[in-house]
Amino acid sequence: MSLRFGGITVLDDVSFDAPRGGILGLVGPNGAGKTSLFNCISGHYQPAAGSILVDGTETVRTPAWRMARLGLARTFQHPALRLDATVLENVLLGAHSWLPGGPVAWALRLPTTRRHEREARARALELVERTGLGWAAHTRADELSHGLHKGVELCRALLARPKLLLLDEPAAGLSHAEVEQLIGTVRAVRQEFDLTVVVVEHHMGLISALTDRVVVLDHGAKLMEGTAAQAQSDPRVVEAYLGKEVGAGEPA
Ligand SMILES: Nc1ncnc2c1ncn2[C@@H]1O[C@H](COP(=O)(O)OP(=O)(O)OP(=O)(O)O)[C@@H](O)[C@H]1O
Repeated sequence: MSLRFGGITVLDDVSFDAPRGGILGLVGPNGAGKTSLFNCISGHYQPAAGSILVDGTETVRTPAWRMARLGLARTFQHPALRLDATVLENVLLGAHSWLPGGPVAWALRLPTTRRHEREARARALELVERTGLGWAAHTRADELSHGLHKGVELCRALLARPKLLLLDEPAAGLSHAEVEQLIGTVRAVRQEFDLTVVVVEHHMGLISALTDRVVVLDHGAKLMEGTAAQAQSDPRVVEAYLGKEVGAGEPA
């Protein structure tokens, strides 16, 4: 799959497979094209060429809202929450891909609509409880830390009942303890909801702890694929990182 903006090639014939039920890491220096790749999978960007299959279905040119109905959910590098809404209200936004009815049914608050809303609310509360956010369910998002925003976003993505979950830098800005908790949560929900997970992350501790395999991107091309340990000792990967400014993008 390739992606171009104007004359610039952002992704150059990148190809990989995320095995069902596995956790795949997507790593690479800043600007390598990781988020752009996520945007292609989630329907936010249109690749210039190539194919993306989700559960056997070709999804290139499928808009983002339809991707949600096909079982894809994602989190973003910078959580996009309604800051004036509570944690629970933010998480409930994730139910829109599967709540039946439309604006008219919701406005009329028909009995079936109310039943589905109650079900969504119960599931949302369950998710915030099991990710350690139960105490903040009715707190406004703007009263919470960045780390907690990330947790809210994860709950929102899980409420969409995904089969494929894309996590874009879930550990960015988290404390050590929060990263440890995140690792435990992702492992548990992957198992419980039978998810396939693809995670973009610079935090190599998280990548090593969670992933079965990693794909390394550099300058929009696939540099290598293997285990996290193989990636960290691969001279091409070391060189790709060392060629950049030393910082968060450097492998640990
Ligand atoms: N909408 C866009 N228009 C033009 N160029 C874009 C667009 N989106 C991404 N790019 C370019 O694509 C390249 C890859 O960016 P991308 O954000 O995908 O990298 P990344 O690997 O996710 O980096 P980081 O680790 O810093 O988040 C960059 O050069 C970026 O400027």
